[in-house]
Amino acid sequence: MLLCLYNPTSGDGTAKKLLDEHVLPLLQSNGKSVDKVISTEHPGHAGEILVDFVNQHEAEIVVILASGDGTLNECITGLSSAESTGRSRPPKVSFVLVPSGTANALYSTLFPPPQEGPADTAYRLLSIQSFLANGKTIPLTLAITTLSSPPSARKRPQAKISSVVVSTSLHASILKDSETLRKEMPGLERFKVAAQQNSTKWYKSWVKLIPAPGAEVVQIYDPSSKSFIDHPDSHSNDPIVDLDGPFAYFLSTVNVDRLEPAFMISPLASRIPATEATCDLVIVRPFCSPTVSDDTLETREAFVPVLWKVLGDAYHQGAHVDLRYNENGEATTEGDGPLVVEYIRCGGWEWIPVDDDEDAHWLCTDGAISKIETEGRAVCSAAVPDAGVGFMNSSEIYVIATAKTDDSADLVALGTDHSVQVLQVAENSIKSIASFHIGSRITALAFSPRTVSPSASDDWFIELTAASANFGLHLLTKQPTNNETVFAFGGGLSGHHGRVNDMTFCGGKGVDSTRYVATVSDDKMLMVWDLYPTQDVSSSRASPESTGMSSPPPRAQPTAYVMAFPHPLTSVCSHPSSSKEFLVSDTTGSVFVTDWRSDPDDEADYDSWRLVELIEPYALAATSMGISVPGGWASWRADNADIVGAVYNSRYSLWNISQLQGGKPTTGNSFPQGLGGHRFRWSSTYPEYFAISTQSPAKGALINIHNTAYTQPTTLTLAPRPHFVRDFDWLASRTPRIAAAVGRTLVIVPVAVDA
Ligand SMILES: Nc1ncnc2c1ncn2[C@@H]1O[C@H](COP(=O)(O)OP(=O)(O)OP(=O)(O)O)[C@@H](O)[C@H]1O
Repeated sequence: MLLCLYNPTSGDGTAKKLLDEHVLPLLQSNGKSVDKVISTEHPGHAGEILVDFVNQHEAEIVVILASGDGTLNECITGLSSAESTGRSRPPKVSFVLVPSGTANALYSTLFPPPQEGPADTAYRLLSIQSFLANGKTIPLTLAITTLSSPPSARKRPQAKISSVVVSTSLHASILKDSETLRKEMPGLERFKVAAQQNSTKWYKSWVKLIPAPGAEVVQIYDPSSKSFIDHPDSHSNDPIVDLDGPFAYFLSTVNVDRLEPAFMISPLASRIPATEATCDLVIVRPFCSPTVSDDTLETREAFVPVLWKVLGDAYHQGAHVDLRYNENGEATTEGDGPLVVEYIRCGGWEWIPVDDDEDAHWLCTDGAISKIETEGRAVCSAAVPDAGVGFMNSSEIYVIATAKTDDSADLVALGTDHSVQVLQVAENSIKSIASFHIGSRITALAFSPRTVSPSASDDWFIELTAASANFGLHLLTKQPTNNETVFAFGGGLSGHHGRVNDMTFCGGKGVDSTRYVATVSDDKMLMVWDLYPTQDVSSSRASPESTGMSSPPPRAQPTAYVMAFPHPLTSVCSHPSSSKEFLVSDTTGSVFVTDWRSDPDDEADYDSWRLVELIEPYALAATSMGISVPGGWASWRADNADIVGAVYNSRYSLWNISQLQGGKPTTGNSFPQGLGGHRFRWSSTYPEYFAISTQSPAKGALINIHNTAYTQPTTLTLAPRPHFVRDFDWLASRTPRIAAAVGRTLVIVPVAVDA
C-alpha cells in the first residue's frame, strides 16, 4: 500500500508543489500507483491519518512523506501509541522522505547534501529514486524519553518518542525561543537569534549515563585515536557514569549526524556507525575548562566564545569533536589538553535537573518542548522497535514475573539487586507504575490474581510477593492514590533457610487464589503461606491513609504450612483449575504434584501429600553419578492440568499424567548445541506453545519457542554474546509476546504463532 502524506505548512510551504510537479508523475511513470494522497490539516493530524490508514490495511505500508522532521515525529508517535486493533502484529510501515521542512535532519543524514550550491529538485528526489530502485530501508532507532514527576505528585510518567534529537540546556532553550520567532523568521536564522539570547545560560543537573545492552560499558570518543574507548568511569561491575553539572550543552541524537544540512553536531553517528541501538550524546561542561572553577556572570560571559567555537565547528564537518582546551581556556585543535566536548555513545541517560534552576527543566524531543516538573526527571533510552520494545533499568534484572489475569495482562515485574519495579507494557512502549525498595537482591517474584492494571481500571491495584537473597519474603502493594507499601514476612526461624528459587500464588479461581502463596527453596522446603491468617481477604485492601514505603498497615504475620523434600527445590507452579495442588521440581530430575492440604500437620511424612512423582530419567542418571544438571524447571500446561513440561539440561520432557505409561516422558532436545536449558514456561494464552531459555552466553541471549505439534523450535535471538537470558515469561496478553531479562534490559518480543 502506498500512502502519500504531506504537510502544506512545513518549511517554505512547497511540499504540495513538489509532489504535484515531480513526485507523483515520477511514481506514475514508474508504474507505482498511489492508494491515497492526503494533506495534514492541523498539528497532530499526520499521526491520526497514518494510524487510521494502518488500521484499515493488512499489507505492508510505504508512506511517501513530504514534510520536515516534526511531521515524521508525529507519524512515529502516532504509531507507537496506537491501540492494537486485535491483530497479532500491525503491518510494517516504511517511510520515503521528501524533504520539505526547515531542517530535514534525517533526510540530510541519509542523503548528505552537496557542499557547493543549493540543494535542487533532483537532490530532493533522491529518496524517491532509491525507493523506485528498490534501495534498502534502514531500521529507525527510537529514543524513548520518560518524564517522571516526583513520587509525591502521584502522576504517571509521560513518554515521548523521538527519531532525531532529545536535548536539554542550550539546544532546548533555543528551540523553545525560536518557536516564538517562527512567524517573523521562517528560515534557519531564527535559531541563530535564539542562540544569542541564551548564550550565557548554564544548566544545573545530575546526569547518569547507562551503557547499551551489547556494550558492557559507556563509550567516549577519544580524539587522539579517533575512535570510541571505554569511559574511564564506566567499569563492567559498575558501568553507570555519574556526571555533575553545570552543563552548557547537552544533546542526544539517534539516526542522524546533523540537525540541519550543514550542522553536523553528532558526526560520529555516520563516521563510526553504531552496531546497535544507541544514543550519541554531545556534552559541554564549563567546569572541564582549566580556567573555569566557579559559576559567576563573568565566567559565563568568558565561556561564550568556547560555546560558539563548538557550535561553529559543528558547521565545519563536525570538527568540534576534536577540540581541546589550551592553558588559557580557549578551544583549539592543538595540544593534548582536556576535551571541550564529551562525545558519548551509550544506551540511555538520565537527566535530573536541580530544583531551583528553571531553565534546566526544559526538554526538547524532535523540536517539541516539554517541561520536566520540579523534583522530576527525564530518562531517555534508545531502542529499535522491530527488535521488540526494550526497557532499560538502572541495574541488573535477576528475575521477572508476568501477571496472568485478563485485567492485568500488560503487567511485568522486575527484580533487581535492591528493588522490584512494576511495568506496564503497551504495544510499543513500557512505563514504570510502581517501584518497591527491598534492599537485598530479588530471587523470586509472583503476582497476585487480585492485581488490576491501570489499563483495565482507574481503581487499579498492584499486589505481588517477592523473595530476597537474605531469605526474606515481602508482600508489595500499590494503589493509584497511595505510595508503595512493603510488608515483610517469613523472616527468622519460621521462614526459609536457603535461597528461595521460585514462588507462586495458589491456583483455582476462588478467594484462596489470592490468600496462599507457595515458596520453594534450596533448603528443600515447600512452604505455603497464609497471607491473611486472621482476616477476610475481600476486605483487606490497604486503606488510603495507612500507607508509606516503610509504614505498612498493621496486619498479622502470615503463617506457613511446611513440606520437606529430599532435594533442593527449583520451581513451583499452580494451576487455574485447582487450589489444592502445586507442581514442584527439584534439582535431581524429580517433578512432584503435591496436595498441600491433605495433611498439613504431618510435616515429616512427605509421602502423604506427594500425589505423583514424575522422573526425568537422564537428569536422574546424571545426578545420581554426582553430575549437576542445569535447569530443573517445571510448568503446567494452562488448559490441561494433566500435561506437565520440564527442562533438565538441554532436554525438555512432557508428561501426560492421565496416561503415565510407567512415568516416562516424551523428550526432545531444545538446545542440540549442548547449551544447558534454564526456564520452561507454557504460554497461558496459546496453550500448545512453550518456551525454553538457556543461561549459557555461548550463542547469545536465546529463547526457543516450541509448539507441541512440531519437533523443531523457533529460536529468538534477543542479544549477541556475551548476553544471556536471566529469566523470562510469556505476557498473558492476546498478542503472543515474551518478556525477557537480558542484563539491565527488559526485552519484549512478539512471537509468531499459528493462530
Ligand atoms: N495543516 C497544518 N497547519 C498548521 N500546522 C501544521 C499543519 N500540519 C502539520 N502542522 C504542524 O507543523 C509542524 C512543523 O512541521 P515540520 O516539522 O514538517 O516542518 P518544519 O518544522 O518546517 O521542518 P523541520 O522539523 O525539518 O525543521 C508539525 O509539528 C505539525 O504539528
